[in-house]
Amino acid sequence: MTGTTSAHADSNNTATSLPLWPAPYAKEPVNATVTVPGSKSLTNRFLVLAALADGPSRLRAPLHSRDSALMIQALRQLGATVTEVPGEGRFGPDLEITPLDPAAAGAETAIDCGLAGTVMRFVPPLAALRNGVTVFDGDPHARKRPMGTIIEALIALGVPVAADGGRTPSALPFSVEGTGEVRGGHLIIDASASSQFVSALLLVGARFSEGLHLEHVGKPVPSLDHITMTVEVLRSVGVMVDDSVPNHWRVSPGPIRAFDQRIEQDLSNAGPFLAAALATGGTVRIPNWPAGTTQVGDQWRSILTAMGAEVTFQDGTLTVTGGPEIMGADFDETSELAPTVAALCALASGPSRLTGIAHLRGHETDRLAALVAEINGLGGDAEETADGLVIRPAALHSGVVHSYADHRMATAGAILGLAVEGVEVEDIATTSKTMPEFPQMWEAMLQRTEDASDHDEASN
Ligand SMILES: O=C(O)C1=C[C@@H](OP(=O)(O)O)[C@@H](O)[C@H](O)C1
Ligand SMILES: C=C(OP(=O)(O)O)C(=O)O
Repeated sequence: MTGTTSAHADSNNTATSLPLWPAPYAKEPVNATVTVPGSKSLTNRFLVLAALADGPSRLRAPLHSRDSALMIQALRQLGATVTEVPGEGRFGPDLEITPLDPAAAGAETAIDCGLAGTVMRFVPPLAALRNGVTVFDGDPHARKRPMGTIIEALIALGVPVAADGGRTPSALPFSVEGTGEVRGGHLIIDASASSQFVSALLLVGARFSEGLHLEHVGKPVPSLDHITMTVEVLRSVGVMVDDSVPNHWRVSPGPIRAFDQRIEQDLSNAGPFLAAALATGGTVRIPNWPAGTTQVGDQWRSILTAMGAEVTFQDGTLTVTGGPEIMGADFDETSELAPTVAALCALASGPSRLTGIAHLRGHETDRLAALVAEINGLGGDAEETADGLVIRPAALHSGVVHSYADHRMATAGAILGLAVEGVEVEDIATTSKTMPEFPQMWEAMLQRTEDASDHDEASN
């Protein structure tokens, strides 16, 4: 980290100075083997389920990052016990969780959601099942993220949700008044702004006395892979879910079985490392790539192939080798992979179009606006469309990539910096949202290049 800083206005328009990280420029093709920390989406789903389970559970090789720490803290405040125990994961201890007791009366508590969508959407329905008042707030930008659907859903379920002065809120901050019991039944929501609204309600639905029949009405639900993940995770702990009718999910009431679960590595966070193979014309290997998974990051195999890489999967290792150039391509519904894809598109020799990602405007920042501003700030040619981006080839030059407190904007800047000399990424520490080890791992990936060594000492 240099002592350089960038003058910047945060989402409250307060002038701030954030450190600039000189993104390593790759003088030669990378040749590295990389293991990444556990999946954010799986870790935080299993943490919620452990808090509602019928006995103590264990998470093996979970993610340890800001988003998982915020979830753990929230569950502790609601009455669950979460204890770190030694494990075999290389990125931190395992977790043992003793569930919360909904009948126990709890004092009013204030939960910090940070900027974590999984905390701000998954925990309020859980608080509805607790006996007591829970207040929710988060980072300045968290107050701008879509929350209306989850608030309206809780109110429709008979759970009081209020903001200051007793008005009905449409965003953070707000309080949830739980009584320890929710009847459930048929609930209609509009989940077009985020799949997390569906996941949040499904995760707790089995603990509603009548279960839950959730119906979506409105524009299509985005990030459907994440709902499939929720359904599969629920089934793995004995919850019956019927998702046979599109836009309807039926969760039967019943216990959530305590579990001992190993968390897959985060395939979305594997993305920037795999992208490094294309950005430098080198090779990156990721061992322990799951043979079957519900993670959206499994799409890297087809995405990177379409961009001209050679992708092989053998003996559990995914190997990606970049070609002499990156090919532009069209991609629909890349969800949380989009910033990484966009960075590669900005380095491509042909045009690309990303569609089906309008809802990225409600992510950690307005990602469509941020990607256009930062790619064009380096001399690129990116344009926002109604539901995505068009990115055309252009010669890029040095400059600062602003990260907007968004971990995936910061890693997109790092990818650009591999191929463009003199890129500085503002606030690289924001990667701690899901991968605190990112800057060290990125530099280690390049050092291995210089050493011509491709060995990773340990695997997850
Ligand atoms: O449920 C989850 O774990 C997630 C769902 C998706 O949210 P959206 O549906 O809002 O895109 C994804 O982008 C986010 O990173 C994680
Ligand atoms: C959209 C994302 O996060 P969140 O879980 O905060 O919605 C993301 O990680 O890309």
